Amino acid sequence: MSAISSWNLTISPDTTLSFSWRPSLPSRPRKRKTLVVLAAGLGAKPTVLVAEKLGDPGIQLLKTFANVDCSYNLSPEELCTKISLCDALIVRSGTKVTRDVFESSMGRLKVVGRAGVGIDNVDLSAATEHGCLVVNAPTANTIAAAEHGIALLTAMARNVAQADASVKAGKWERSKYVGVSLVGKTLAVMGFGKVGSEVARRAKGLGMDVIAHDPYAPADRARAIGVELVTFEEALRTADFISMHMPLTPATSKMFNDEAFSRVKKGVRIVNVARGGVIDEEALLRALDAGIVAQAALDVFTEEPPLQENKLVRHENVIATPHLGASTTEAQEGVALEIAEAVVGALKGELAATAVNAPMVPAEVLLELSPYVALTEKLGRLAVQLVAGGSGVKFVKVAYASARGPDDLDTRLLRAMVTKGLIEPISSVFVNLVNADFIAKQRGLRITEERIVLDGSPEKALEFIQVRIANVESKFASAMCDSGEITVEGRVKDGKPHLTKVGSLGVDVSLEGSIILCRQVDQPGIIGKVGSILGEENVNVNFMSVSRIAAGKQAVMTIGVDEEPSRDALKKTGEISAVEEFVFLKL
Ligand SMILES: NC(=O)c1ccc[n+]([C@@H]2O[C@H](COP(=O)([O-])OP(=O)(O)OC[C@H]3O[C@@H](n4cnc5c(N)ncnc54)[C@H](O)[C@@H]3O)[C@@H](O)[C@H]2O)c1
Ligand SMILES: O=C(O)[C@H](O)COP(=O)(O)O
Repeated sequence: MSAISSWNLTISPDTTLSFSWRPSLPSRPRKRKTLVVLAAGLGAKPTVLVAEKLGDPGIQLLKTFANVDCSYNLSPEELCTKISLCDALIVRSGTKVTRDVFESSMGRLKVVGRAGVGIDNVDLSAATEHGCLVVNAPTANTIAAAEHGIALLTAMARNVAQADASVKAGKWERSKYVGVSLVGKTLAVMGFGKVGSEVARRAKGLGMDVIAHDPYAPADRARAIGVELVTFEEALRTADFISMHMPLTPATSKMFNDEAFSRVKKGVRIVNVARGGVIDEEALLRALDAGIVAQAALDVFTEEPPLQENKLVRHENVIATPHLGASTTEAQEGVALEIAEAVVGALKGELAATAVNAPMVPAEVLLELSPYVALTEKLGRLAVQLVAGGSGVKFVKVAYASARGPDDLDTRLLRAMVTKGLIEPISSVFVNLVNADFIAKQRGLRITEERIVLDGSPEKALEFIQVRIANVESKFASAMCDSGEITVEGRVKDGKPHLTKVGSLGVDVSLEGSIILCRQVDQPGIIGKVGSILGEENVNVNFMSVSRIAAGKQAVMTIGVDEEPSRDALKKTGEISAVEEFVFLKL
């Protein structure tokens, strides 16, 4: 798991531009600014609702950081009522996390943790729209599921469940329960992911010929364990056994339907430890009745638990378990820890490695991009505040100047932060990495990204970043560059974000506190006048730069201030006779 850590924005004594002044005021304690992508309300302990039984190690870990409310078997209404008091929710497959849940949370719910793999019980679109991160625990139950798949495969082939019931009923039916052998038979693994490949490995150990169908799996991974990747058609046509291991998605829903069963080898045997919905259960029943499918072993069902009168469950050639794939002591401890870590991390503002609805940014990339994350958000904030009232922001360009190749720079995080910067100052919407693209789209904001390819060493991720807003007027005319766009540019210096260009003018101001941009007639004494107006109000100037447009004619002064000056102070600044235009921008 990786963290966007807290950092202090300190004043840099960098003086590279035309004139740069760092006031020698006594230093004050600086506020520690934390970039919290998803963090819950700071200060108060967050509340985590655990809605289904979770292993004790996970509960203990959660308790070190949060108030933990373990409330099982909640009705949908009870869940919706409780959720508005919770920052995180942890579920397994038995709880439907619907749009109603996100709406009822009224913005408080920041993370949904799925203690397992399948997230088909969570409305991901609704989560994303509400800026709620969904994390899962994708690895800890893989082996358990694979072992259960093999258990079902062998039990089915040898009629273990039926024979057991028969013996317990006082019978001794040896000829009725003659089974089939696995060795030399072809097993088609549908979905060659974590569980599928472990099933394949184990089936090879049983002497089976294993093929797999997975449109997204790399052939070399399959080859490495002696499995051939085949088409859906070929899998159906050649398999003696078919084992399901794909996720339930719109594309896999009822993938096994009448049509598919019409193309299988007669007498095929089917195992499903993936999701009930990947099989059309009525079609399977028809195929069983017709002898097309000889047997089925099912751990998962479209509706769980299935109705008592479910004909499939009661079919004599079907064995069924109550969604036990992940249910081993070891897997449940592992899953509980995996999900508790992910949820706590997300509540702390870290980016989870197992995020389902947000880009996963590897730790090293995150570490490298952290200063640019702050920079891009601030550039977005500055750019949007430079737009004159009445001109709607629609077209935004973000240009990344780097010596790196395009594939060497993951900009999703930066784009999200620009979006956050652009939208939050002008709305009440909370933007984060999860919902940034969605919210931008919803507001008709078109953010395009460009690369400025630089010569030089690719060691540094980025040289500078530009944010440009087209088709708008600016309340600070000097912020418009020659192309007619509001333009702000920044770079990271000594690990700190700096504003280095406004419009076509080079400036240099550390991006902390807030900023006053001021264009004035270039003459002596202006800096002093502005400085004393701010000083009278006890407003601390943390950085200042002056760039001349033309000597003796015009200059632009960029002043970084720690406190927000009063209206009166801003008015007085504007009234200095040499000042032609000025604007106060909050960071
Ligand atoms: N019964 C249980 O208790 C239990 C336990 C763990 C996992 N599961 C389920 O098992 C399934 C697999 O889990 P996993 O951890 O291996 O997931 P995974 O993401 O590692 O693997 C899924 C694989 O399915 C492939 N896939 C996607 N669409 C496909 C399609 N149309 N046809 C064929 N393959 C396709 C993907 O490319 C991927 O390789 C999931 O449905 C999960 O919910 C069930
Ligand atoms: O997707 C999964 O991880 C499995 O289906 C396990 O589900 P469970 O947590 O409800 O046992």
